Amino acid sequence: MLELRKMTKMLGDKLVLRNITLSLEKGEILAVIGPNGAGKSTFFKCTVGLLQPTSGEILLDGKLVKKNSAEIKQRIGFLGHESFLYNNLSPLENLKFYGKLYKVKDLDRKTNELLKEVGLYLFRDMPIRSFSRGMMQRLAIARVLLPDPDILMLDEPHTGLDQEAVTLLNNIIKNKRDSGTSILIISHDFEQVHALADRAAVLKKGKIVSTRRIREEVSLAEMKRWYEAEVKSS
Ligand SMILES: Nc1ncnc2c1ncn2[C@@H]1O[C@H](COP(=O)(O)OP(=O)(O)OP(=O)(O)O)[C@@H](O)[C@H]1O
Repeated sequence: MLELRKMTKMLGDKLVLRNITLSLEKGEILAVIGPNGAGKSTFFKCTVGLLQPTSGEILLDGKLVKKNSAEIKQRIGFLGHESFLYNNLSPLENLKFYGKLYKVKDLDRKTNELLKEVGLYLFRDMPIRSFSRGMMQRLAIARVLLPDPDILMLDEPHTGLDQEAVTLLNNIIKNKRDSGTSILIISHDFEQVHALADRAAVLKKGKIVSTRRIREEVSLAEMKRWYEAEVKSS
């Protein structure tokens, strides 16, 4: 569904991404894991269109994605380190603002449903400036889900979430996957990667050095051993 071919990115005089070729299938959860400085955030930004790759191609359903393509922006919902939320607005107002921007149909019903799903319905009319980090993250997740993207890209989505919210997010992610959404997660959190991913890819020094099927067949300890071996090998 989403295919990256030989994607490279130079930042300053540093080659941060080296020839990344990777595909995300329909209804698959793919996790990209790697040590600090491996290039994960840069990879994420290039794939969602926040940064322009220096070279390489991105294909959506076999079609080449052009620079600043509206299609990729519509079809990919991404959750990065910035929440893109307005502090002086309430959860309801934030979602309505984005809903109008994305031309979401049946917006009232959808916003209420999503606020219930992420556990913020009782707080729907409070300005979010007093919200905790976890509450902000819950709302950021609702914002990403609002236009029903068929590809979700999540950069460290579990950051700041308490155990209840982690379970809630994981259930949302699995339900989306089961209904055909393709999901790419960047994470340091092995437990969550193990709980969620169908496949994991190790990014090291800007290169994908290994990919492996994870779901069910592989234990958490085995996954960690594989990762450590890949990261240590030169
Ligand atoms: N604007 C920039 N100019 C030059 N080098 C940069 C720039 N931004 C990032 N880098 C370098 O690119 C490399 C990859 O950075 P990136 O933030 O993508 O890694 P990461 O895997 O997300 O790291 P972390 O796990 O610590 O968040 C790092 O070596 C970093 O120093």
